[in-house]
Amino acid sequence: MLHASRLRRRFGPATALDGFDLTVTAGEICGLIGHNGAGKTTFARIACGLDRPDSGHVLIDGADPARRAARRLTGWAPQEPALYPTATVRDNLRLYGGLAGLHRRRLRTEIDQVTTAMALHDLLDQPVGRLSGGQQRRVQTATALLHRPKVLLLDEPTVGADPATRQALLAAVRARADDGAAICYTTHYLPELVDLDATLAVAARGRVIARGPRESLLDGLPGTARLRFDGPAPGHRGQDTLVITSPRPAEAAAHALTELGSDAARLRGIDITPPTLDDLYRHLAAPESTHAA
Ligand SMILES: Nc1ncnc2c1ncn2[C@@H]1O[C@H](COP(=O)(O)OP(=O)(O)OP(=O)(O)O)[C@@H](O)[C@H]1O
Repeated sequence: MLHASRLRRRFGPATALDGFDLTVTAGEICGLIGHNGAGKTTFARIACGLDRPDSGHVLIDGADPARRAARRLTGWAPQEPALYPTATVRDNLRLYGGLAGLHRRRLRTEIDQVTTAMALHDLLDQPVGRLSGGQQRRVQTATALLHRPKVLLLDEPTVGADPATRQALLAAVRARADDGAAICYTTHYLPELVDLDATLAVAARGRVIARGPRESLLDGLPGTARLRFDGPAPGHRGQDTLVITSPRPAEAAAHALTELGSDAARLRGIDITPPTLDDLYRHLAAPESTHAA
């Protein structure tokens, strides 16, 4: 559905894309992750026809993204909202829907459905400029979903969202994938990708350096168990917390407790933290690491 091959893009001396390959299939949510400046936004702009690569190509359902037919198949929610601040949420949605080819009853129906799914009903008559940053991003995501595109590119859509609206947004995105959309979802927050049941593509220095199911990329990475004690942690004079790093932190914590004897009675709390995206980036940056891309 979305296929990018050997994309290169330079801006003066800066190389934004340097052989960027990515394929996202219908029904898949691909979590596109990577440090700032890795090339994620440049890729998204090219994939939705707003910029051209110096070389390489993107196909949207087999078509060049710059062509009008492909543009109607694509929905993009950029990081910086591109909305009319003095117009209401409803008028912004009408405008984007009209540009995407929706009119009259179909436009009204889609606006109604997307505002329900994204918990935007109460904001419909408010000028966009008076909304919070998180609310504006939600409106921008709604504009991308409105015409039910086959390819969705969402750039950190949940930044600034409170927990309830974050869940509504993630559910709406998941529902679009279940309807067959190919979704490229940029975030710096791994739990969202777990909630979305996304696959992963890790970008670095303008290319995708690792690609595959979450489990296969995260398997074997260390998580952390923090055991907090009443008084000093066993073996630690000044600190009350024992930190254990292990690929199976819960099992490692259970094992440590059996070894502690009477000190175990002073245990006051345990926090288990699974591997984070930073752990994954560190692992991929390690010289000995091997991974499918
Ligand atoms: N219009 C531009 N002019 C000059 N340099 C640019 C332009 N757009 C992108 N770049 C450069 O290209 C590189 C990739 O930028 P890009 O915005 O694609 O990264 P990103 O992965 O989306 O980062 P972030 O996570 O911060 O959004 C960066 O070094 C950036 O400075």
